[in-house]
Amino acid sequence: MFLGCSNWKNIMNDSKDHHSTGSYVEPRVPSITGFGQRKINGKPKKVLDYSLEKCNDHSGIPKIDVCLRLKPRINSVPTGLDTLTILSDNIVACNNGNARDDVTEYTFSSVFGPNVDQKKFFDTWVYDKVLRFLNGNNELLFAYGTTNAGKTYTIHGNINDPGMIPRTLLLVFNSLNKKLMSQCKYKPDKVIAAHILDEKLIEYEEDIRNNILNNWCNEKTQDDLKSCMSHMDEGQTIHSIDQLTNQSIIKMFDYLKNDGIASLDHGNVSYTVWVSYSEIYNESIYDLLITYSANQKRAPLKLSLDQNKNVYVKNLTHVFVQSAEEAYKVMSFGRNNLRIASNNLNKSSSRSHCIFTLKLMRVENIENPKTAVISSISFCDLAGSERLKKTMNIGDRLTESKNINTSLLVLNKCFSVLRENQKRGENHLVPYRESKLTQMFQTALTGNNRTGISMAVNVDMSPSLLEETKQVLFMSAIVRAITKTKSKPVSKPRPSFAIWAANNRKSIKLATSKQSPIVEDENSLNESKCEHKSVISNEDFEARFKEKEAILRKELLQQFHTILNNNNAFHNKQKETMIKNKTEMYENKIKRLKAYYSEEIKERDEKLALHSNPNLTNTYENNKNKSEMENYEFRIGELEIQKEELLAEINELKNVHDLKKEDIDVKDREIENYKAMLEEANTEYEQMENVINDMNNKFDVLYQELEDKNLEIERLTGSLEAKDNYITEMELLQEERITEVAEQKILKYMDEKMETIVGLENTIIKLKTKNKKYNEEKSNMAKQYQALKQQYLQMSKATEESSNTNESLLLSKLTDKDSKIAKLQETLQKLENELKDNENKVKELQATIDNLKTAHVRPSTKSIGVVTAISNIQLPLKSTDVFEDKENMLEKTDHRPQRRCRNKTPISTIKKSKKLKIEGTPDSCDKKLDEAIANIPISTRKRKLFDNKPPLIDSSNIPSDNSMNSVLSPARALFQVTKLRAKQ
Ligand SMILES: Nc1ncnc2c1ncn2[C@@H]1O[C@H](COP(=O)(O)OP(=O)(O)OP(=O)(O)O)[C@@H](O)[C@H]1O
Repeated sequence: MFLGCSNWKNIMNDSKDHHSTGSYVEPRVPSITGFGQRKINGKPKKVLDYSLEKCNDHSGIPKIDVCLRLKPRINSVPTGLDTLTILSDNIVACNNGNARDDVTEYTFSSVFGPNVDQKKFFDTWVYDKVLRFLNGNNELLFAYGTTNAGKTYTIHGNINDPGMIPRTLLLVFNSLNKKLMSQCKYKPDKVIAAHILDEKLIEYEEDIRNNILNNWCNEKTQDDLKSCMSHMDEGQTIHSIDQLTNQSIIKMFDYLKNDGIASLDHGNVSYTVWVSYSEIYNESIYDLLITYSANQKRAPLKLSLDQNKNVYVKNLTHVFVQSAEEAYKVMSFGRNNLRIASNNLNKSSSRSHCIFTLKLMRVENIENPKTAVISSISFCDLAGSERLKKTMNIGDRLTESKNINTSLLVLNKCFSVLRENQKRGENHLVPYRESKLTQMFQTALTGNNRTGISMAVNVDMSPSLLEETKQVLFMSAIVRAITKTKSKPVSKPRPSFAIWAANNRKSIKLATSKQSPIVEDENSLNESKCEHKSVISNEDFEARFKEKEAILRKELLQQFHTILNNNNAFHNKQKETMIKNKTEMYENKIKRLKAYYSEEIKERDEKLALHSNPNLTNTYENNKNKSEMENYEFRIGELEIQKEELLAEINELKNVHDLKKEDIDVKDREIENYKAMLEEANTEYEQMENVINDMNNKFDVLYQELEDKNLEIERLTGSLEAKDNYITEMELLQEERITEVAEQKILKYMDEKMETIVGLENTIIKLKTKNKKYNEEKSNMAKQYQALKQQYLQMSKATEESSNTNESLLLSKLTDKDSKIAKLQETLQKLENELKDNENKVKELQATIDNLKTAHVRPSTKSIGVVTAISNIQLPLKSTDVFEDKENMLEKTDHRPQRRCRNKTPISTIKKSKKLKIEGTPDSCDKKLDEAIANIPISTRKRKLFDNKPPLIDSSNIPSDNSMNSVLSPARALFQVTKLRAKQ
């Protein structure tokens, strides 16, 4: 892979001279102007650019690091039949099979024999590359070879004999040690970009990490593993991770722990490490760190370009790891999702190219980070090239085989063209885009982003695989021959965090997409800046995105159309002109030659005729003719030569013509291809249009439904309002009815009360009459008493005068008189008491009447509130039940929704006013009564009744003595007034 902003140094430079291999708006520009391996005008471009690479052969020119690793014979075959012989530590001889001395020698940067173990291989070939990665450079390591040659073994190894990846992980984490950040605050993105994560994103990343670390060992597949293991030969590479346990991983790293540690000059820096794992299966890229259920289709990922035209995999999951164990577990999690199958040659053969990448982000000055460096190391386990008749694949396996072979073929082609370009100083188009594999590694292969490329070529020495082995070696030789040109060191400031933060900070979108929290391209990055200002809903964003996509597609199509038409027209015109010109030219040339030679031949014939004529035999003449003849013969010889030369030239021209014709044919084919592409694009466009139309139709239907629903809501709102009005009317009506009933009951009550009052008044009159009588009786008695007293005095005087005369008679008379006086006094006392009682009764009755008058003088019988208020005055009312009924009624209706009482005093207020307690003096009672009346809601119509009420009769003007029979009594007056008002 070609990742990391460590290469900021030549990003700027490279982006300038990097020919436009295309954005998605002009996706195939190079192909349009140059199909196949067409030569591109201009200076030959540098091919691989990696200045730090050491020169690894004696020529002094750095080359791609290609090593050969030989797989040991598992089923021992006699040594004499080995296809390869190691000649030195970097040269092997391949036995071509037909004769013992027919061998081809191949040179590699190093050759590892069958006895070289994983540790030695790592220390010799991988260690330096990991160091370079730790120092901020990018590394890409391929494992290449035929199927079953040991590629997976070299990259992964097994738990007892770990390969490149576990050893690299250990070396990396051992070396970074305490400089690792505990939190994933900084995340690399695309190729050179980075994010500063906010709290939510950190949490999100932690979730992904924890999910993987909790599920890296899938128990469910243990059975599959057992069945897989039972099919495996002893010593086969373990592809499935299911036999791994936490324990075994710890044991493995424990076993490796002393293997190596790099001393780095850290300074004030901190590191975060991120891993990703993807595979290219059947020409589609898949994220291995996302699991899908058995019946779920995996979503392929797309390749995209960053602002510097570096290729990266869009939306690929990167997981933050803090230890070698964690990284290994994440990788193991991914390996569960790998496509592995068994074929005739390998029981667990990789069916895809898989790429495991470790990204290191070095942040300087962590307290106030301004700059950072991103480097990456990628391990690409290529699927093995396969001979179909040997693997005996059918069905899906056959398709996989074809795809694997095609992509490897394209890889070979790319290396070949690169080599040819270097060798001849030419600039033929490298067909990176013909397969996903080469397209993915295009940046590294073109030398952009300064990625160190290394290839471990794995070979199985079985004689049965001789042909495949020869091909692999041939290809390796080409790769190895590719040299890397030196690039000028550029000193440019590193991109600062401030800029990155501004460009890359992104608000979280967890609700919509769990898998892609990172900004995908520059446009969306810019859009993400706006997100802080205005929140765009997902739907809006999608709609806008689709709209833009449609517009872009349209533009693209039009551009394609125009370019194709122009190209077509241009080529046709060029072809016609060329053919015409060439034909004319050759025809003229042939004509001229014909004329010239016929002339020459004619002359020669004439001269020959003269020479052979005997009549003209004269010595001088003969001699002259002879010399002329010789001249002619010489001339003829010359002409013959010229003729041959001309014929050769004609032939050459014909060849050129043929070549041009071929060229034109190629162009024709190219045009045909573009036409096919255009048709494809058109079909795609039509399909998109159909999809859009479908979406539009669906939208229309939904819109219509929405309209209908709105209408329905409006209708329902209308009917709800009508019902509301109806309820209000009903409430008013009910109130009116209640009032009427109350009025009637009050009138009845008033009648009854009037009767009671009249009765009381009659009683008072009677009592007063009785009192009068008593008074009269009292005065009579007083008179009698006075008379008796007088008699008594006279009698006592007489007794003194006539002492002893009739003394006893007189004494008895006196005693009689005394008892009569005592009786009279007693009667008098009784009468006085009775009189007092009567007077008290009269007073009480008068007070009751006064109270009744005060209460009944109020014309408020129209209102329930007043009625209730009256009911609360301490009156001996037998009609209280009426009010109680009313209260109950009100309480029953109180459950009505509050909104129906809008603009009115709520019923509860009425209830409160109903419970108003009127106590105290008549005046204070009056006041309270007035307040109660004022608070009572009454309809306008009813209020008018109060407003137009007749003036109150002043009760002080009503006579209160016995003359009330002749004048209108206050109770009667009150009764009449009340009736009058009720009528009004
Ligand atoms: N150097 C080695 N030492 C011991 N065993 C090896 C070595 N190389 C390969 N093997 C064994 O050979 C078998 C096939 O190897 P491996 O699966 O790595 O092949 P491959 O090239 O990855 O195949 P494919 O392309 O089909 O996936 C495995 O069982 C592995 O253990």
